[in-house]
Amino acid sequence: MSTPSEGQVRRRIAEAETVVVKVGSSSLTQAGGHLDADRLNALVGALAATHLMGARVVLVSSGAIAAGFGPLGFDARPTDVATQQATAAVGQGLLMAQYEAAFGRFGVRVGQILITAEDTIRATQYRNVQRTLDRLLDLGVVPIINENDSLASNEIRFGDNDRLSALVANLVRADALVLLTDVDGLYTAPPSEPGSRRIGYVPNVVNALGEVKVGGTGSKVGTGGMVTKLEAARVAAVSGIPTVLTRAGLAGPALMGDPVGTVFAPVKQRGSTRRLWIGFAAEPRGTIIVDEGAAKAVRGGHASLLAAGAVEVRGAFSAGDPVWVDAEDGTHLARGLAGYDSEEVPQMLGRNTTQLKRILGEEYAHPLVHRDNLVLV
Ligand SMILES: Nc1ncnc2c1ncn2[C@@H]1O[C@H](COP(=O)(O)OP(=O)(O)O)[C@@H](O)[C@H]1O
Ligand SMILES: N[C@@H](CCC(=O)OP(=O)(O)O)C(=O)O
Repeated sequence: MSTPSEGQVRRRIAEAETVVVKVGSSSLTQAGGHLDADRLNALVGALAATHLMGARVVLVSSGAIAAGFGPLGFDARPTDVATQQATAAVGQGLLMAQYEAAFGRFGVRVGQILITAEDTIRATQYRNVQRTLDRLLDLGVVPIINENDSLASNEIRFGDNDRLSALVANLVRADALVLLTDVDGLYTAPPSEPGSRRIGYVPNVVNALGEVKVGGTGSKVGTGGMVTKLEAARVAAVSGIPTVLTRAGLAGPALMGDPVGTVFAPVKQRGSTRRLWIGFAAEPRGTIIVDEGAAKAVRGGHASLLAAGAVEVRGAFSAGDPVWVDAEDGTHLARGLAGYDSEEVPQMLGRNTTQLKRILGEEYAHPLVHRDNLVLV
């Protein structure tokens, strides 16, 4: 697939029949972290206009915790998981009430769907989510999705909604993904750093990941920062979906294809890599066998599988395919999505990141399976 021009990518976004829009907590809140009704209403105005022009709009909205902590009497967003989960339980209803009222002014119905990362693993759950979303869209409803914060287990929660939104875009076969945040685009470095400048067009997000300096959240309420947004843009790109990233106040122009924010071109034909979501449900295509140290790290639940701990690779798979991660005695430890094609792996086995960079180049310095794509069995 030849690289499209920025104008072509923006046109595709403007002409999208199905669009997934993700809005972060930082764009829905006031400085103190509480939900900001004016900002929410302004966003809904832009989305309702797109919907009323005939597009199928799915909204992935954060903000449950932001909406909940004030009414619960907390001064700031809670930091421990149990209180966050309880706060989200209170806030999610309040958040939806605001959306219902705001969309209601335009005569648009909304429906709530709460998803856990586990729902992305089980085939039946996956199909249920997909069927429900399709039906809601057929009925002219705007689905509003959030992670099911109150139930998600700590080990495998998305935590931020960026990656979830890319998976949803994949699931509803979206034509465009719109990531709305509190900064007007991707910068060459965190915008607080002097000299950093906005990048208007990223033709290949996979390459851009190495070139841009990204940092974490710039607000008290956001979670993922630019790292997870780039990850989402990557997942969308390899699913054939273009992404535009900008500030929530520019949602309207971004949806119209105006030159705002940062656009990311798709790097594959549409629909060719749906496995980023369904891969978890599909049968693994191969196996990566790991040594004792790596097995321990993987079992711990938070580590990526690095080439340094891998001893053997079996089967034929492409990057993005589901694979087993097995211990040397044959026990299944985890399922994950491979970061590399099976043919690329043998040269990487047993090598640490420095060696990989030096011997094979920067592009081989990534995990064999990133922890976000690894699920313990
Ligand atoms: N290279 C970069 N370009 C733009 N923003 C960046 C970059 N690196 C870090 N950031 C930070 O990421 C923040 C957005 O992420 P986050 O606060 O998690 O937002 P959200 O709540 O919308 O998910 C920005 O406010 C900015 O401070
Ligand atoms: N699901 C959580 C979202 C967590 C969060 O802050 O996400 P984000 O603002 O997208 O970085 C909520 O609704 O509060």
